[in-house]
Amino acid sequence: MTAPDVQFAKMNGLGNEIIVADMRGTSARVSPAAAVALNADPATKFDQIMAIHDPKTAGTDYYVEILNSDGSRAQACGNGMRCVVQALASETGQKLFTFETVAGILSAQEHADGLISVDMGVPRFGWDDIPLAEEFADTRAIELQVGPIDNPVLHSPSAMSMGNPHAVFWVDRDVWSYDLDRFGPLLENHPIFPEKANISIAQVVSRDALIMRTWERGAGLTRACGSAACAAAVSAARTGRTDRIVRITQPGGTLTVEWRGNDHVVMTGPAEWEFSGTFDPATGTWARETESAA
Ligand SMILES: N[C@H](CCC[C@H](N)C(=O)O)C(=O)O
Repeated sequence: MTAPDVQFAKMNGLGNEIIVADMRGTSARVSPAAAVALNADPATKFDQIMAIHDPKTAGTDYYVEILNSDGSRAQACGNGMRCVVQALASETGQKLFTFETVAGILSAQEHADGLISVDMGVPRFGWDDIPLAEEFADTRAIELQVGPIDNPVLHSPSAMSMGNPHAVFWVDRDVWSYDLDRFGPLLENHPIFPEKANISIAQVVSRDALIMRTWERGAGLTRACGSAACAAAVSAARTGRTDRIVRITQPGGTLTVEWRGNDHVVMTGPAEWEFSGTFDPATGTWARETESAA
């Protein structure tokens, strides 16, 4: 017997293309094959699927699984979490949520102005937590570069984890002047990153603002990346480039990230609903929900 079709909402978080899949009440999981098939259709092309499952742990509202568009599973997705909060808040009226993911417990809130804050947890800096393939005593700047040895285009990125691995390269020129589409996949798959990595380039413009672009692990160039925004803000503060509340401007728009005194990283920004439908979580076959009769 095939799994019944499930509801989904096509949404975005600052242009980061998200599918929120309602897997509550079923033991089925969204398969990597379904993710690849949905991404192959221009109408449902996405960066991440956020699959909402029944809770696994007392005290949590839901368990959330994250799949990239290549079918790989991810441990964190900030923009996707904001979309999950907006979808659930509009359905239930609930405004405060506690989620469990493979990386841990996250809390989130939809504010009266519609913006959503997600506590993305604590950053990890240890080389083996990120993880990196070899020991680095100081992950604020690791030995990795792009371009000629004597005149690298990019070098000495800050490495860390927000549950998922990130490398942030610091630049002093317009972030659009770098061929991120060319060297992103090389760095994503570099042997220094045994679990691959999300690759960002960031230009600090003041003590409380930076501009960045990201090549995402398992998804490629995206218009925004929430966990990368958290990684860039924490890394900028950690290297003395900014204070601990930073406005992050990405191609899709601006997020605010605060690295709090309790070490938690809180990201605040919008989410947007586009359309709804149903899909088969095993195959990715889908149908748009007909607009409800007026
Ligand atoms: N590509 C990421 C997951 C999604 C991150 C991004 N979309 C976000 O908003 O955090 C990874 O494999 O770690």
